[in-house]
Amino acid sequence: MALFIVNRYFGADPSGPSLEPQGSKENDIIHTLNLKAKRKKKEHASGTGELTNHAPQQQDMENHAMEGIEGLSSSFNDAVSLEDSKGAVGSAERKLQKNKVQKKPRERKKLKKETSETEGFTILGEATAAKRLKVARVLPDWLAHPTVIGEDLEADQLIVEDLLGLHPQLVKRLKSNNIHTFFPVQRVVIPALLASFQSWHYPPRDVCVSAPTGSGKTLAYVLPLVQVLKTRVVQRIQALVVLPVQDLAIQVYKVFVEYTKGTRLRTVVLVGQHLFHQEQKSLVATGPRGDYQSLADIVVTTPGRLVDHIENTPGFTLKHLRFLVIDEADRIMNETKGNWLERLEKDFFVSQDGIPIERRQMLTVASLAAGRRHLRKLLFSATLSQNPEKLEELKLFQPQLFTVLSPKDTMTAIDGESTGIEGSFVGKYTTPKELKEYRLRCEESVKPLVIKYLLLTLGWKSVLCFTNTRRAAHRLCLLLRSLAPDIRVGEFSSALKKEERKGILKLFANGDTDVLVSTDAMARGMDIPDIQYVISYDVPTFLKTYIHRVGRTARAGREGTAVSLVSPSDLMAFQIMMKTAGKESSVEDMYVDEEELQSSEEAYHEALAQLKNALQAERVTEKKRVFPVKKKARQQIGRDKRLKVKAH
Ligand SMILES: Nc1ncnc2c1ncn2[C@@H]1O[C@H](COP(=O)(O)OP(=O)(O)OP(=O)(O)O)[C@@H](O)[C@H]1O
Repeated sequence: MALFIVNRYFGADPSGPSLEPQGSKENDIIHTLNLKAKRKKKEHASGTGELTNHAPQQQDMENHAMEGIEGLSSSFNDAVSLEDSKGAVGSAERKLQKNKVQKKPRERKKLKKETSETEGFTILGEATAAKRLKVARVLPDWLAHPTVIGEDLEADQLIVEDLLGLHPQLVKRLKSNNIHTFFPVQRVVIPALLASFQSWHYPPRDVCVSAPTGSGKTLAYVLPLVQVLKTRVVQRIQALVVLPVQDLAIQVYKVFVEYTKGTRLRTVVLVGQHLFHQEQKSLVATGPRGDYQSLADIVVTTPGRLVDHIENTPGFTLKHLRFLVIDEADRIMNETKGNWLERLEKDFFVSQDGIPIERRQMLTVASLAAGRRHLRKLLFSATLSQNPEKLEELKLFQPQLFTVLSPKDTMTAIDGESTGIEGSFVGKYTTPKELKEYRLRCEESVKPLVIKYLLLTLGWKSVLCFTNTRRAAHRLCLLLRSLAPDIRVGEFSSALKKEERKGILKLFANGDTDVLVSTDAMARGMDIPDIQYVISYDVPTFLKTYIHRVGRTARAGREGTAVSLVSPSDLMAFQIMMKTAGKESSVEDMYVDEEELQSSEEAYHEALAQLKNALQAERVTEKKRVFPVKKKARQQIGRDKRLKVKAH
């Protein structure tokens, strides 16, 4: 302990003896300097000094010297300045002083390191110059030992009839939707889920699936769920599918509707598409004796809307839930709306009489006893988090991972041993192999002209163009309409109303829009099969966003092209992003004809002037709309307050 204290003291005060083993020599020097300083002061006072021009500065320095030696560094600094200015210090001293003063911080670090090393231990919290060793990444066993899914959508095709255990009715429906073979993720995950549904005596493991964008993850959970629930007797909510945004939830709802055709299963979507009370009516019916009857087997929803219904819909209960699907799981993990998962589990872990029951934390003999509940979680994403702490928040039960591997690194298990699996858990950054990626370097100011060039000169159609903000999307949309009136430009962002967004998506999907300028509201999960080009007008802030953006094209085995417009200020960030994703060599440079851009310069200036007028006109209309909007908001708040009457 004493040693520790002594070391800390010396570390903080560089004048300590441990830092300067030849302390007596230094003291001599300090003493000499003090004497010299005194002498000079005297000389100065008697008017014999040579440095009359520097008198104030010198006086100041001398005063420092006279105050005594507070610490080596400060007095040495002062002394050197003083002596340098006079040229009166002996060369040996000066050399020593220089050694002491120059590169002071670095030297101090070095000294500390030496001290620590000689003492044989490192003082906690003390900076050292030692190069830190990179700690090898180790993963928990289940992340390190995944079931591997193939990357190539066309290799080893499995025709739908050949998938063991799949109900003929579902096979028929697949075929009627023009699906004749299964993609790798479906080939692996569907049979695994179907098999696990058979084992009633053992609580089945939770499942995490990480596969590239457009690889068919939705059907990988829709088909097994429909198959296992279609024989149900009583109608209750048994499957809940949670997605981050409304449009995505509606898309998945449509897939469920398609594959539950011909069964007694009913799917309900809760996303605020309809008024709240309409959604309530579609969920629960009230019997003649006031009892509640569920009208849904499968519910597709977003976290916020789910919490609203748990709290405000009489008779809405999740206590019969068997499956919780979390699609775009990494995004949902960041979703804190109303602490949705906690709220859901509170509703799930209750007895028939509404009394909270203990939830299973670990598998024990007692936990297998009848009466305990098990909520099976199925997680899907193209960029699933590898962060075990994040995953831990979802309280997974003996999870099993299915993932595509990229042949770059070797995985290491938590015990530090190689798993024998060559490749890394790419949860993160895989893109479809049919995707071509380009980087187009240009100034920020010419980006609209570049877009015009790509659309008119190169004739690109079915283009999705991403901006980082709603404002930028709106402005770019208006600008392109003025700049190139022949191009059909659409705008998509959360600033638009639901109905408007629906119409815009429909036009785009039907090929009636050439370029859809969008925020990242479209980046995740949205499935519009014919998108051929994705342009990142603004470089995205996060790599995950980049992966999801470019994944809107090259889906389901189709070809696709993604271009990022990179301005000089974004170049570094973009390079780092590509490096992290291991895409440095696969992203090629694309060039535009500069003369062609220059020829549009005049039209560009005109378009900018028109944009200014259009925005001004919008501002005026906005102001006019302010009062009604406020009134509407007040009415809505009043309605919401009335809704907050929970009946059960
Ligand atoms: N076996 C198949 N054969 C042909 N097309 C398929 C098959 N499975 C799915 N698809 C189609 O592939 C497209 C992409 O599927 P899906 O939306 O499920 O991908 P995803 O993996 O969820 O992508 P994302 O990560 O971007 O959400 C859809 O249009 C779907 O109909």
